[in-house]
Amino acid sequence: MSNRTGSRRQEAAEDGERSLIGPPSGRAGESLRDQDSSTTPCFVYLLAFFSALGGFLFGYDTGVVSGAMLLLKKEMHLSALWQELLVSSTVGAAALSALSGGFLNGWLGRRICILIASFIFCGGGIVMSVAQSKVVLLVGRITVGLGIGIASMTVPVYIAEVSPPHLRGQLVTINSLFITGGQFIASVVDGAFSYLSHNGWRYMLGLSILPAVLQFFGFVFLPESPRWLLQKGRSEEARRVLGRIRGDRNVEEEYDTIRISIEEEENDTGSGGVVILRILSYGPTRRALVVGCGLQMFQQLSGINTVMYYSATILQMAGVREDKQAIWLAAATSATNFVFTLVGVWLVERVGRRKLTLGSLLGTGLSLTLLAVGFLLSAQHSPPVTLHPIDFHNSTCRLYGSCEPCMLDPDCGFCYLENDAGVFNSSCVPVSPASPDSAAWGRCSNRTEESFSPYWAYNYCPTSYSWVVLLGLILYLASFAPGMGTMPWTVNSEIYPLWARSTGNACSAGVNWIFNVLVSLTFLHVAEYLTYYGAFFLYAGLVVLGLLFVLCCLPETKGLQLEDIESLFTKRLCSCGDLPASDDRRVHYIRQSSDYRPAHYGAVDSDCAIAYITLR
Ligand SMILES: O[C@H]1[C@H](O)[C@@H](O)[C@H](O)[C@@H](O)[C@H]1O
Repeated sequence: MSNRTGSRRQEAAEDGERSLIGPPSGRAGESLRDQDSSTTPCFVYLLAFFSALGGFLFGYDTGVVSGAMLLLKKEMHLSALWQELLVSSTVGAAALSALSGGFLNGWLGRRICILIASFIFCGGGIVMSVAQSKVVLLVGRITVGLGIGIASMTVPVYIAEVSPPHLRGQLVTINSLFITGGQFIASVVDGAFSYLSHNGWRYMLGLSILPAVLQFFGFVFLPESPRWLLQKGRSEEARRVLGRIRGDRNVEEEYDTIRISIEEEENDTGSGGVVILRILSYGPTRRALVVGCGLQMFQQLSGINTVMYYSATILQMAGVREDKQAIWLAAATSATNFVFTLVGVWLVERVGRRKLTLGSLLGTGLSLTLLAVGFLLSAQHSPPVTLHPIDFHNSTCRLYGSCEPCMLDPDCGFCYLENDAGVFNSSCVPVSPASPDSAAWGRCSNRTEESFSPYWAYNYCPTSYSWVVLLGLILYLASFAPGMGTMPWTVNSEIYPLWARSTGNACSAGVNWIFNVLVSLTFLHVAEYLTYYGAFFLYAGLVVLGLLFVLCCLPETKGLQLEDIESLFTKRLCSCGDLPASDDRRVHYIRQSSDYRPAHYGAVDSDCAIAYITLR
């Protein structure tokens, strides 16, 4: 970095400090935080709302398919393979488009990418709602997957870049709130249209067009991120946008900080070459990438999507036998996820990212252990098979002596009667090749709603320990949603310097989607080999690894300006947790070559130097 640039950055920081301390005759006792909050223009909230519609569509399109599938498989006679394809193709397409979204983001800008994503969401929604064949439906599902991938990596970046530092965490976390909100609304829509057995799925899948159109027209009028504009040399436009989103307050200081930081970045890391290689060959960005991808990986390895997906079965274990009732109770599960995400929005600027993530992982690990114990108790007290009908096809089902091994075999289900004393007249029989909703033959092959007709349990066993599992499920969502559900997206939007932000977010979002597919595709196989309690103990173990990772590697980014966050990654990877949390403080860094020198404070810790002004 040249001396000139250094002194300019120093001047900007000094100005910043003066403005942070406030005029001597200023309103005594009023902190900068309060001043900031009172002058935050509504426009920033409007930007956050319209961008977070991308999160809503992400949640809606991933969530709605489970209810739509119940109707679709009957109407289109879908085989298990086709059902799997229609669910997983979206997530697979999201992984691919998130990875390539980094390039689009850097090239076309955040705004155009959000416009492209909402256009794709509209297109996908239309294709799905008019589809006459399963192939067209698959094309629609892949299309919305492409939209989800781009939205999932662009929206948090855009919100982070337009937000003032004191609100950034909260506003980016609103995107996660919209994701879980989308999943919740999807489950309500699923419930409402499940009564419409003919074509109900068209409404379920097609309703996503409405928020997509709203977002598209909103973004036609909304501005580009000022940081991206400055990076592209469109400085006048950038200054204008910054003025607009800061409510025409004096934005010179912020403008200078961003501009100087871009100049420094270009001097330090050059501006040519493949961005991912530059990220990997430059220490601070390489470490940030490891932290960002690690967080996203552990989010998915915590098993959120299996727990959500499996919630209907957990509820069936708990005694909910009716399909319709199970659909509504699954809506209650996503409502729980949504409500606790709101807790995350409330906590993120109060306790900070690091503590929130650590607390969340701890709770997630404990509740996964409780879930596993619930499944273990259910397995140990699994009802015996008491009837052994003649099996002319010699299936493996006739070999099992109790429900547990029977339900772990994907080809078999448990057929039983139940009264107050418990399960009786039970058998293990092959599942129908047409649908897992009934047996291939025998008492459970043509079930009626009559009270004496037997129950058919596929994938679960009736148990009196279901309350332990249910409690585990609720505690799991309450702990996961505020921290692990939200922070991986929030932290990734802030830890990369501008030149690496699009690519860094593309990689970490790609990792999220890849692990999403991996965990959901392997769950039933893992359960088959390790049993359900084994699978949940495994997830709990992975959460412990995640906890160690976060404890060692995740620094606190709360309250810092985006341009200052890179400095937290100058030290070796697993020392970032040593940094003091910046509760109620503002930090300024003066970069000196690749070190960071705190403004006005003579001594420099050559690595993660930090200086702050106490505001309270
Ligand atoms: O942050 C979100 C959220 O927690 C969702 O509930 C989950 O389905 C997604 O996979 C995750 O990325």
